[in-house]
Amino acid sequence: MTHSPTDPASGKAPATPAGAPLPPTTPPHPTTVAPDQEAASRQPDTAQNPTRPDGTPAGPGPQVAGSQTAGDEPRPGLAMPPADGTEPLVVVENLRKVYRTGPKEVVALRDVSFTAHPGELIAIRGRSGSGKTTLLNLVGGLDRPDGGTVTVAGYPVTRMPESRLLELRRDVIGFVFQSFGLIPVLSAAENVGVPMRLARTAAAERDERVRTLLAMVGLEKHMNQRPYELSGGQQQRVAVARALANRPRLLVADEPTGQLDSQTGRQIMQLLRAVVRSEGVTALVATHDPNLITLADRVLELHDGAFVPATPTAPQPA
Ligand SMILES: Nc1ncnc2c1ncn2[C@@H]1O[C@H](COP(=O)(O)OP(=O)(O)OP(=O)(O)O)[C@@H](O)[C@H]1O
Repeated sequence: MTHSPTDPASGKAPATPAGAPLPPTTPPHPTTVAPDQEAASRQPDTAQNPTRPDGTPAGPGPQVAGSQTAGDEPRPGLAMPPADGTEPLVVVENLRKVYRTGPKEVVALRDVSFTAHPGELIAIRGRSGSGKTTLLNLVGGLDRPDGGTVTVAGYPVTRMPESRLLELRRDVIGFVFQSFGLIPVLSAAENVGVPMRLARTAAAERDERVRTLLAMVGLEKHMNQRPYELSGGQQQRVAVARALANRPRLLVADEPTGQLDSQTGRQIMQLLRAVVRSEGVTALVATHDPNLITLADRVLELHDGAFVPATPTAPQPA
């Protein structure tokens, strides 16, 4: 079962995954959330570290203590840093989530840890109910854990106040969901432009980026069509373009092919593979789809809320 992500501030599902209806609460992009450079000493809402001119953090995030220390026992999902010394973009440490409904408790995640490096496409696989959506919601700052930490591009996601999380979800993380989440009354181009409007990107730059993104996903001829005039695969392409609008560092995709036939699903997975390369983002994709599993750089397998060694997947016919 896939659950809609909830906004911790309201407890309700956002109207669109990209945070489209959220009013900007802070100065416009690129005055963006500051990276956490002093995780150990800083108070949650006082980070004011330098950003690049384009608003992205000036340096890689800090290595969270204990995430990759020498002598750690190898754990499923905990990657060794690449030889070039690149810092991980995502650091997840001992993440724990318990859902409580009256007296009933469901432990959805049990001390999950992993890292993801820039440019990596990671598939998160597991049976229904294994915790994939929960994990992505916590990494994307859509929900709060009961324990553990998440750092994305140096931002301490699990310690940031909601106002900063809104900015993080707008500027640093792009979301793609199974149900596309497009705004029905807007054209494809307008949907892709929504995150840039929220970031107050200048109109000319916005229009240019919309055109570039729609061309990248093969929909330049459909830019004026509304979602209901597009196929499911085309709608998901628009959603991918929208997720990339503000040049995120991380793409979070929850079952992006769940509503598509296998051939269309494969095309979407190939698109995701291509955009991870061309845009240089890191992608975390929850999926049951063997098409993506074979395209991923790495597979993390969840079982009852914990990582287990990934089972091999047979290559899919083209
Ligand atoms: N809001 C919630 N309240 C109570 N239990 C929940 C809630 N969300 C998820 N769960 C439970 O937590 C566990 C993990 O759910 P989750 O949706 O993360 O799994 P999943 O792997 O994404 O499943 P699927 O592949 O079906 O989407 C399941 O047992 C689920 O029933």
